[in-house]
Amino acid sequence: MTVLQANNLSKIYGSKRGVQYQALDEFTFNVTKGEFIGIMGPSGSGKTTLLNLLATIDKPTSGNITINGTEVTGLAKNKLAKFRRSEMGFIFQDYNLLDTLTVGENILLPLTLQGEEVKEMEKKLVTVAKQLGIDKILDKRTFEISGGQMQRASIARAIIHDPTIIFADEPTGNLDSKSSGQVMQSLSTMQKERRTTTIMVTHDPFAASFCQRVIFIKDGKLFNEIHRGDNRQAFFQDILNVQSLLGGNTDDLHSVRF
Ligand SMILES: Nc1ncnc2c1ncn2[C@@H]1O[C@H](COP(=O)(O)OP(=O)(O)OP(=O)(O)O)[C@@H](O)[C@H]1O
Repeated sequence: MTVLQANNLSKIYGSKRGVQYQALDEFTFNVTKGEFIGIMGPSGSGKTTLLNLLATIDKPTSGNITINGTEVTGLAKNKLAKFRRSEMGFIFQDYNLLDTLTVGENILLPLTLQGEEVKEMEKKLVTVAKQLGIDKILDKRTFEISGGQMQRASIARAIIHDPTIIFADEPTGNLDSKSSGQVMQSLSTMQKERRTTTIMVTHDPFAASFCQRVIFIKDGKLFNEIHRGDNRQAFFQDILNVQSLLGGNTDDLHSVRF
C-alpha cells in the first residue's frame, strides 16, 4: 500500500525578479507502508528541501504530494496543521525536547494536543517507553539524560500517536557512534514492531545502512536508489560505493564503524 506519493516536485527559491535557485527538479517517488527510507546526497543537493516539502513545512513551486489518500499540497493552513499533528511524527537532529517538561511529559505532547484520555495516554507511554528502553527515565528532565536517551525520547514522541509517517532529519547528527547505533537500532525496531513508515535524511552511511532503501539526490534530481538485502554490512558498502560515485562529502567516510 502506497502511503506517500510525490509527483514532479520542483522547488525554486527566490523571487521572480531576484536571483532564483532551483533546489529540486521534477522529483517523483513513492513510499510503501512500513518502509524505512534514507535520503542521502552531497551538501546542497536538496535533501532538506525535499524533506521540508514532504513534511508540508514548505510548499513546492510545482508538483503535488499525497499522503494516506489526502493531497496535502492542496490543503488550507488550518487543515494542514491538523493533518500534520495526527498523521506525522518528527525527529530532529537537536531533539527539540522542552526542558521545562519531564521526559514522559515530552513524549506525551502529541496525545495531550489531541485531547486523549489520561488513562489511555499512560498506557501508550509505558508501551512505547519500554519498546525504546527509556521507561526508567520518564520522570527525569532533559538535562539529566544523555544525547542518545534524548533522541530515543524524541522517537517515542514522534511515534506515540501512531502517525502515518515519520520524518527524521539527521537523527544521529549530534551523537557518538555508540549512541548512534542504539538510536538507529531503536528506529529499526519501531519500524518492524509497529510497521512505522519512516523517511530519514542523513549524511551518515552507518545510519543509512539501517534503512531498507536509500535514495541519492544530486543537484535536485534522483541520482540513484539502492535496496538493502539481508546483510547490513554489505548495504553499508553499497552506500559508500554510491557516495564515491556521487563525489562531495568525503567527511562522511569518517563514520565507518563496524
Ligand atoms: N531558503 C532558501 N533560499 C534560497 N536558497 C536556498 C534556500 N534553502 C536552500 N537553498 C539552496 O537550495 C539548495 C538545496 O539546499 P538543501 O538545504 O535542500 O540541501 P541539503 O542537501 O539539505 O544540504 P545539506 O546537506 O548541506 O544540509 C542549496 O544550494 C541551498 O543553498
